[in-house]
Amino acid sequence: MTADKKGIVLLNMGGPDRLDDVRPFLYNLFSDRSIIRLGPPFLQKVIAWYIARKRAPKSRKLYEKIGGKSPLREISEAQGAALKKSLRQAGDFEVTVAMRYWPPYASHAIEQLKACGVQNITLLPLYPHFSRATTGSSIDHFLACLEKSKWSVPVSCINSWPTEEAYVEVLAQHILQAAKVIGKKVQVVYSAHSLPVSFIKEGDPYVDHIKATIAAVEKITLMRGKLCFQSRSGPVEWLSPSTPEMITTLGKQGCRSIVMVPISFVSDHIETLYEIDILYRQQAMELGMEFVSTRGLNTSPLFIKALHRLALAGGNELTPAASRLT
Ligand SMILES: C=CC1=C(C)c2cc3[nH]c(cc4nc(cc5[nH]c(cc1n2)c(C)c5CCC(=O)O)C(CCC(=O)O)=C4C)c(C)c3C=C
Ligand SMILES: [Fe+2]
Ligand SMILES: [Fe+2]
Repeated sequence: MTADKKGIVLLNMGGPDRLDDVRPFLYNLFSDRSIIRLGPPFLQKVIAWYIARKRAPKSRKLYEKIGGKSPLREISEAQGAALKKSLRQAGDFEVTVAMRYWPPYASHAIEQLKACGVQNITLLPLYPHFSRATTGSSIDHFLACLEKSKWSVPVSCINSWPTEEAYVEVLAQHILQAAKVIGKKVQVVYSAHSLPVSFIKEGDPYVDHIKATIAAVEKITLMRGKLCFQSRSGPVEWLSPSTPEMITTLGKQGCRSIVMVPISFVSDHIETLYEIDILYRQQAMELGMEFVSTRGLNTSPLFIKALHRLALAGGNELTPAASRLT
């Protein structure tokens, strides 16, 4: 009898690998009703096509500023490789990545895991905080691809992990290191990705999960931070205050130095590399504030330890209503 071979799938959003991918990537994103509802279902793809065409030139310019592509694939695959290495002593694991809106897609991960004979699969979202827009959508997409493949294999999912010990510890370490760089009184600002308020009203636990992470981090740092929300992108009511509003308010209150923590992202990508490191830094500096941002967790050993612990703990068995689980 051979021991079980387990498959771990890291779920993430994906991003363009080159500038010409920007428009089709946006089309895939706007076609997904879990992230944005554009009119009645039968019009979603048509409206998505128009919005992608309209937004692509602006998005292209932003991707140009961060090197002409998203680093998300590279970083997620490096996280997968580091996790696989760290799991070597713990059992027989295969680790792969499945992106929601750009390759490598779930169908690729499924083929790979089937070919190496895994007997069960655990989905591990690279989103600590559950939202139907991110984890929910990725789970639904994975299950749909699995059904299409006709492979019958047990699948479980770690739906959220906002207070995972090593994750909280690495965030706290990064904040304390950044505060040390400034060396005097600093204001910690947690910048989370925004969501339409309607998501929260419909029961999305995203904000509660973010607050749970912050509370756990603050038990270590002993520094009280402020929470705000970045990257609004449509004419609906979004979570507030926005990150630019928060920076303006802090400036008016005489705050002189900010440590900005990208709290809902574990990897560097356009929203940390452009919005935080270029746009918000410039805004804070124009208001006379010192500005330090914490690094993406990427492949830092303590973050890989968090993924390792999550992979070993396993998840809940998935049902078709998976995206409503938290
Ligand atoms: C349509 C509205 C959007 C919602 C809601 C949303 C939520 C959300 N997104 C992330 C993380 C990522 N978003 C990324 C790209 C991206 N997201 C949107 C729109 C929504 N996101 C757009 C239009 C784009 C494309 C970039 C742009 O044109 O601005 C990415 C990938 C970034 C990359 O480097 O390629 C990530 C990751 C979270 C965590 C979240 C809500 C919880
Ligand atoms: Fe997004
Ligand atoms: Fe965004």
